[in-house]
Amino acid sequence: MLSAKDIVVGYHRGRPVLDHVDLDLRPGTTLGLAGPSGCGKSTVAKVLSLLLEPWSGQVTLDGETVPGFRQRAPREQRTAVGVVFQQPRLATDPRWTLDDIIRGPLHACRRPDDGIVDDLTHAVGLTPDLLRRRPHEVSDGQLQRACLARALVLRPRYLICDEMTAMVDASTTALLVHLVRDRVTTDGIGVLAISHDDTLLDAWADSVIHWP
Ligand SMILES: Nc1ncnc2c1ncn2[C@@H]1O[C@H](COP(=O)(O)OP(=O)(O)OP(=O)(O)O)[C@@H](O)[C@H]1O
Repeated sequence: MLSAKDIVVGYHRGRPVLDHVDLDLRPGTTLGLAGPSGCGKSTVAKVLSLLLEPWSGQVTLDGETVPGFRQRAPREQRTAVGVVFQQPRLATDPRWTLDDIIRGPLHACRRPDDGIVDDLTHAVGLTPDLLRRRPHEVSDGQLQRACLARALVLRPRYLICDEMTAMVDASTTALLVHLVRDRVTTDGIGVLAISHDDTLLDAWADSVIHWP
């Protein structure tokens, strides 16, 4: 289980965005998180993906307390949590091809490609022609497909989807959500699906919590 326990964190001293927040993400389930703009959904996403260090409280990953965040998190813990953000153009290097983007985590961790890149590019519907292009040569939806493949390439045990489908059309939304749901049922990953779209979350998640 990926858990946030009694988390307090914000961006300005004395003004916490999350004030004693608890959240549990169980393997093999999809938890939806809904709430108005600014209530702290992306902030909890950053804490759970080990990118933002809380002022107080703990994150535990399968029973182990996370001892540090960002580069201070142990690699084994960092790679156990994948994340997909809302805006793929802010989350990718414009100089890299889509193929480089998807393989990036494998290179960073010096892990071999055992066929997972082919599996994922097929699953997200990216053709060899698209894989050779750079971000400015593809649509937001095509780039977000690459970002989801990148998030899954290290076979994380948990996946945080922070407004993953906010910038893509209905058919890409259906494809991305279907793929993530498939990983929940076949691989047993735990997913946090953050969205302001209640209809989407009702269809996607096993349960939904509403903030505040
Ligand atoms: N890097 C930052 N620096 C300063 N303040 C920030 C930063 N990121 C977020 N905030 C503030 O923290 C609060 C919570 O933001 P957060 O992005 O977590 O909300 P959200 O629920 O995800 O909103 P949205 O649905 O609009 O994405 C907001 O008031 C926001 O302005």
